[in-house]
Amino acid sequence: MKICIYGAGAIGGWIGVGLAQAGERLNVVARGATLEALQRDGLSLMRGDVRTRVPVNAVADPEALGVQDLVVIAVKAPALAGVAERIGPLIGADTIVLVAMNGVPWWFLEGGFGGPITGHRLAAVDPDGAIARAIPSRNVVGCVVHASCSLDAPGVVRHHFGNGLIIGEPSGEATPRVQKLLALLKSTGIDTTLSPQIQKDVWFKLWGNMTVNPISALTGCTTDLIMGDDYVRGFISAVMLEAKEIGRRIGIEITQSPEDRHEITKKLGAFKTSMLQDVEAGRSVELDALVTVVRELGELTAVATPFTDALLGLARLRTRQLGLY
Ligand SMILES: NC(=O)C1=CN([C@@H]2O[C@H](COP(=O)(O)OP(=O)(O)OC[C@H]3O[C@@H](n4cnc5c(N)ncnc54)[C@H](OP(=O)(O)O)[C@@H]3O)[C@@H](O)[C@H]2O)C=CC1
Ligand SMILES: CC(C)(CO)C(=O)C(=O)O
Repeated sequence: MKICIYGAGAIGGWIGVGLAQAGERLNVVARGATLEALQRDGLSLMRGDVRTRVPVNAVADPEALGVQDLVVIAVKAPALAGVAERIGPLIGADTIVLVAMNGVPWWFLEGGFGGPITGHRLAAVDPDGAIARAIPSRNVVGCVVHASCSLDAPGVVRHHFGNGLIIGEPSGEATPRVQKLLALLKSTGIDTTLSPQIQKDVWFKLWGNMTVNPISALTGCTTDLIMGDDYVRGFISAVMLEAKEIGRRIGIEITQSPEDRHEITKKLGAFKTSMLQDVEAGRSVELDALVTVVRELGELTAVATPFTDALLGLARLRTRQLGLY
């Protein structure tokens, strides 16, 4: 199979090493220090002190690779528009594009999903439709990542905890191609499951991180402190109830209460969310994919979102001030 990782950071690197270990030859599109490191040393995954190193064919220009069978996109959301500008040569009629990213994706309302707003383009994540044009939804397989990884250095990924992927067609169908992809990912040792409606899994993950992530960016606090403050937890619950209602109107029933979900977040302990890590590292934040888009979905489904708006307003002020949004 021709496989390409576009975005060989923490998650792309973790999946990539798994694929290479399963016997696949790996292409990577990278840039700067990551490209140099991959060309020099290959791609490494650290588990404790154990290093697994695999060779990769790393290039700067997708033209050098041509059409792939599978492209894994694993960039932070603000980088996606840049990827869309250059990904064209990798995508043919039968290419699967596995989107391993957090937040609501541009293809969320595709495949007949979304009830009254099915097919709607989400301006918060794809303002002018350029991403959807570059990466047609017929090529997309959705993905939710349940794992925590980081980078020790360019090309050197560290796995912390979690080993799960949920994948699914936007249409929810168990097509032959998604079953083949499921088998491939399972062969890497990653616990991969096939979802009958991947948008529901996307939304459920978002239900947890659309609040704690921006609040951590605003306050600089770890998840234990955020969850430990009664007023902040109450505010988080109010935002979550808005998202729960939006979900209900587009076909996603969440049976949990916010308090049920807080119990899961509390288990993270003193965890720095990915958005807090981004802020501390001076990287652009995934605010639009996690929060702005929920506000947009609220407008589209006629759900008032005063708490989400407050969260978005405060978080964008802070991150704009820092030059990260
Ligand atoms: N890390 C985690 O534990 C988890 C992450 N996620 C989600 O997964 C997604 C990926 O996150 P993560 O792996 O942590 O991010 P990273 O920042 O570690 O990796 C992103 C990689 O993409 C590369 N990249 C960005 N733009 C381009 C481009 N135009 N061309 C080539 N390479 C590019 C970056 O390279 P460069 O350094 O050159 O910018 C970087 O190597 C995010 O949506 C995140 O929220 C989900 C669950 C857990
Ligand atoms: C906080 C956490 C782990 C779950 O809500 C998360 O999704 C993130 O850090 O991006």
